[in-house]
Amino acid sequence: MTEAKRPVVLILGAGGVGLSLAGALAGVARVAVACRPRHAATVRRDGLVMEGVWGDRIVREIACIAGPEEAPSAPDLVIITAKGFDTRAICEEYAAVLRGSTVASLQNGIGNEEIIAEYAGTVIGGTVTTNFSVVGDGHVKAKSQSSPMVLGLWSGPDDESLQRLVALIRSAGILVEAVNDIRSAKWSKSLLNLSVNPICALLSIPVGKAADLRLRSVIEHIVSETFAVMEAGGVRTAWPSAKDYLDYLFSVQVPDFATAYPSMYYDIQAGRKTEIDLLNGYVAGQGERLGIQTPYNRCIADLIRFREIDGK
Ligand SMILES: NC(=O)C1=CN([C@@H]2O[C@H](COP(=O)(O)OP(=O)(O)OC[C@H]3O[C@@H](n4cnc5c(N)ncnc54)[C@H](OP(=O)(O)O)[C@@H]3O)[C@@H](O)[C@H]2O)C=CC1
Ligand SMILES: CC(C)(CO)C(=O)C(=O)O
Repeated sequence: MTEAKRPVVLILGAGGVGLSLAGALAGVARVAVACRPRHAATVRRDGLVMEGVWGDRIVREIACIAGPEEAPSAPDLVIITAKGFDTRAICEEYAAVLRGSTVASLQNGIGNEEIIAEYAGTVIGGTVTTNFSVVGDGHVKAKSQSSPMVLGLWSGPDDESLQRLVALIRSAGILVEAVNDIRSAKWSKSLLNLSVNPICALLSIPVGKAADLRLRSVIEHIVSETFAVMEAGGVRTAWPSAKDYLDYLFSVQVPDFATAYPSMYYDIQAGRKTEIDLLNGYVAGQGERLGIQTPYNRCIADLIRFREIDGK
């Protein structure tokens, strides 16, 4: 494909996921990525260093932008890869670019797409079940992957945009599938994050340690409460019961990410805010609304909130 015919993709939020995606898409699209200065300076000077299951290479064809005034005026696609607590702020900042555009979210947790839909024309929800970390400025690693990226139309008139995005991601060599029920897929992915992210962040352990028998009962309660909330809210996932999901978690997902640390671990280590309000905090809030007891999710959310503010 000639340079001029390549789609223009704008990625908002350049950490582990955003930079990895930018590097992967740079071979098939013209990619601009909203970067913090530390990454932008290094990527402009040395290129982006990628390592791991999405390939080992140095990518130079990425335009790092510092704000909306430097953004492409009519991108074919916008992909949001900022943390969920930054979704509204980044949508406000780039509101003029998002208006009328197709905007995808590859973020974890529940609630991002609802916010993005207030700003964008068409919204595509997504999940990515790959472990990414920032090794250093302009340097990312994709350590392991458990299942393909999942994308589905969340809202809006442009239903062809989903097929275009899936084709683009696939052409970059990333495993991806389209689903009809993206709301269900977001909850399916959240089950993994609810189960391992806060426990690994609180105890400073990799995902594999979550299989320890002393932690299993806590995870079992988190998942059982979440299934009760999902059932009351009419949400179905690929797993008919909490037990079915727990079997999958401990036989497939935990082994796949055994030596990886989840994104919330890095947030706590860096003294940053976390996405707990979109995960266990969200389940506890829904439980309260629906009259369902969720003491384990509430307790885990409170412990993480303590570490976010007072834990350092
Ligand atoms: N890491 C992983 O393995 C996985 C993560 N996810 C999900 O993907 C999303 C992104 O995660 P991850 O990449 O780890 O997060 P990171 O924190 O590594 O990256 C997000 C980046 O966005 C930047 N950012 C926030 N607001 C702005 C803004 N207004 N302008 C420019 N940059 C901005 C942040 O900068 P700053 O920190 O300075 O604010 C940060 O560098 C999350 O929802 C996460 O849960 C999903 C699957 C796997
Ligand atoms: C899949 C997993 C656990 C990979 O790290 C993730 O989504 C995260 O870290 O937030």
